[in-house]
Amino acid sequence: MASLSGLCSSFPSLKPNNRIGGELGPVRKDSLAVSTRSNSSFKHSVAREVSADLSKTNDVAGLKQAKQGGLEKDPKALWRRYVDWLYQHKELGLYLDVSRIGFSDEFVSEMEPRFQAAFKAMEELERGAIANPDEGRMVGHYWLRNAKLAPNPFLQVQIDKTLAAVCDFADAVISGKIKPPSPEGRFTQILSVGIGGSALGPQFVAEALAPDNPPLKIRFIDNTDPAGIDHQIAQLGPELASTLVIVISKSGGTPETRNGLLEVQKAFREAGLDFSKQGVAITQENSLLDNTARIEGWVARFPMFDWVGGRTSEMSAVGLLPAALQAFDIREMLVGASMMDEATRSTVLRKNPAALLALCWYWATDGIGSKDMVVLPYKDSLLLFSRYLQQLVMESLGKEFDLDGNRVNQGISVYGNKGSTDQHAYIQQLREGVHNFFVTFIEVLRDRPPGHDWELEPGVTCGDYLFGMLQGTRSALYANDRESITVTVQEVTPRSVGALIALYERAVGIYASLVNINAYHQPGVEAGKKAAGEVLALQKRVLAVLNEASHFSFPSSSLIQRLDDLQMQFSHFNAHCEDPAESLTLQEIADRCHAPDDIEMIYKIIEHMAANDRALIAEGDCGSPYSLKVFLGECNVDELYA
Ligand SMILES: O=P(O)(O)OC[C@H]1O[C@H](O)[C@H](O)[C@@H](O)[C@@H]1O
Repeated sequence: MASLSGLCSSFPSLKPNNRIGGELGPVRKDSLAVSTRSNSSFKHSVAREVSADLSKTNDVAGLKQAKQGGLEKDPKALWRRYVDWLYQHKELGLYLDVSRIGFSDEFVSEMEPRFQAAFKAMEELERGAIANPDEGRMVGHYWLRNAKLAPNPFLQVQIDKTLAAVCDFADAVISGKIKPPSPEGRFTQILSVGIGGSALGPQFVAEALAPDNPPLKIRFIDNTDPAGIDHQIAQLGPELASTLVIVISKSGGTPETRNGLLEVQKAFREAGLDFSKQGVAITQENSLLDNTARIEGWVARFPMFDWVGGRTSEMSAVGLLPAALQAFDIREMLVGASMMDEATRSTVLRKNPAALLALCWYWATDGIGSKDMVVLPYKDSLLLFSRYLQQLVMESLGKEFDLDGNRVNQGISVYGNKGSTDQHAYIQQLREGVHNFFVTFIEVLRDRPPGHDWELEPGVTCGDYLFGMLQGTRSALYANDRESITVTVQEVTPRSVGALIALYERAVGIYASLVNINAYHQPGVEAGKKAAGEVLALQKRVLAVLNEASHFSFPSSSLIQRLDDLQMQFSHFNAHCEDPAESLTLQEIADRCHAPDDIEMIYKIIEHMAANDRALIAEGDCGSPYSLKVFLGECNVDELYA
């Protein structure tokens, strides 16, 4: 059966001949059922199946009974704890409060060897070790904000050149030096086409830093939903002519992104516009996307490097180009990230904010993801931070096997939106309901630019309410033994956004070492992509079977406008045809597809096609699958009316 890669084997315009970016606690082997797995991602060919109850294997110094003591509630003791553990990055104006996470001193000292091992692994990673063993790759996102760290001059030059190219290009677009063919004379819109790490970082940063009137307004196509794509293109309207389309895909072959490109190029054709004069590609060199852009002479191409993962690519051209085109100070973003990187290189736990986060995560989730991470920024502009962290944390930590091939099913689930809005949604459950989470508050001290504040009642501003809601929620949760972390920044700026991104990238890397997993690959995603390809391949077989039975041949692009038109057409055709169309039951379709076990998926395919006027249900209805009889026309419309 064709794999998905077969289905999206090339971008649309590629001509056929063209090639188109932690001292672990001993893993308890309660059951040593040994199974041989051929998956090359294992360091050892044999994966040891161990009991999934990792609380035993990760049980550090009686993590469980340490928690039986409950949380410190004496205000004086809590204040001491707050001060003792408070982390401050003076230059960044960033604070980290871990006092409302109840880890014990014993736990901290028991974890020390693991942290030293994690710090060592991180040092080797930054030196260019193959820190992603499953894909045999280096992990170099830290080099993006300090090229000197890159392990060789060639990489250093690549990083610096790409940054310079991004800045120059963005300046030229904003100044109008680079412009669209349209009479408007300059680009006014950005349409970013990409998904996952090729969208979430740019979306988070755009929401966080967007000025009220950016030089170019950005919008995103980040899915293969036709209605969503139509909505974005419709909102552009005539401004499609002054829209710079940035197509972002590290691999250059992700189907959703390729579909977005195809749909946008169709809109350009229908508007009489030349896409190549308004298209930009950000992808690995020589990827299918890169070759398409080169062959077609798109406006610009920017490289992605194989040693930068999608979920850590915000400081590469993926994030920097969209940000620069919105006139964000990307060098400030890089400075913020670099300063945080320096801080998170400390091998002293209390001086390393990323290590402190990892310590809290391990304590709160027992090192096995037993609790969810609720991310609550009390700032509208940080709304998308939790969505950004969902990919960064869950795609990094959500792994079936550890580095020794043990089945661990690791991970930490992330959710949240913003405060105080979420207090009117699910905080009720957090306060009183199932205790399966810990909270991370993101506090922004500056409410408004200087001189713009206003008291809506004597001595009280709107921002005071926001501040009070955060502190009140933090206290109310803790009073009911709900733990929380608070990250505080002065205001949302390119520098603080860069620092926050770097803080969490490092925390994820350190935590991954503590639980002995590879944070830098995503084998599970490939499984999903493959399965999607199989569904599409089955759909093609269903179409072929139905076409045979229906003796019709629609012009392939024709979609019947209304189902009743089609119904009328078919009944008219059948009444006058010596060789009437044969309608088939689901079982008959499955048998003719030689896929009897896929009958449910075949039913879903029929249901989806019928809902889009691409199938005709001759008898029965989708509510009673056994009653269904289907034919699908490929019919020559002229014949029907003959
Ligand atoms: O940038 P692309 O190659 O198109 O990949 C887009 C996304 O695809 C997959 O979902 C990966 O798991 C993500 O890490 C990646 O960001």
